[in-house]
Amino acid sequence: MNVKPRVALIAHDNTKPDLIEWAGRHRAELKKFDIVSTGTTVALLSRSYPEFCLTAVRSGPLGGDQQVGAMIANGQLDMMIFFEDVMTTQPHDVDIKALWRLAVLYELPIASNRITADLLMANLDIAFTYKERYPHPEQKHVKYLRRSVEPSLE
Ligand SMILES: O=C(CO)COP(=O)(O)O
Repeated sequence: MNVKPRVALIAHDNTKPDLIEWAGRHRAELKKFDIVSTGTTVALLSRSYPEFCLTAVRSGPLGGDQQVGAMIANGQLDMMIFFEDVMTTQPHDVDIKALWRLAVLYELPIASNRITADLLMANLDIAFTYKERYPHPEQKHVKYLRRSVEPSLE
């Protein structure tokens, strides 16, 4: 885990009110986190909760989801709360899918709505042990990494 646990807080436009409401209820706890957030979400968070320790990445459609994905692959993220708008087509749908894929692959504690985010916050002792509990993908997928890729000379 990072020195301060690092959580990504992300929301699409229609779900930003949910995230702001949720973050308000967990305000005291979230002050103990390093919060990474995408461009527009981070602006709203800093306006609503100036006491939060916030790091901005780019807006989602401009690469922010991929920046958060890179943090997951680099072991720099401990948890992700991402309220996706499942009623609206997003221009960067592939980036969103890629981010979720890495979060699942790396067994990151993730929540996609308020109730599961509440459950994560109520169980941080469990949420933060995922790196000790489960093998890193490079160990889990060792067969894949050792597959033969020698070109055939035929
Ligand atoms: O699009 C997003 C996540 O996929 C969020 O980006 P913004 O926070 O910039 O709206």
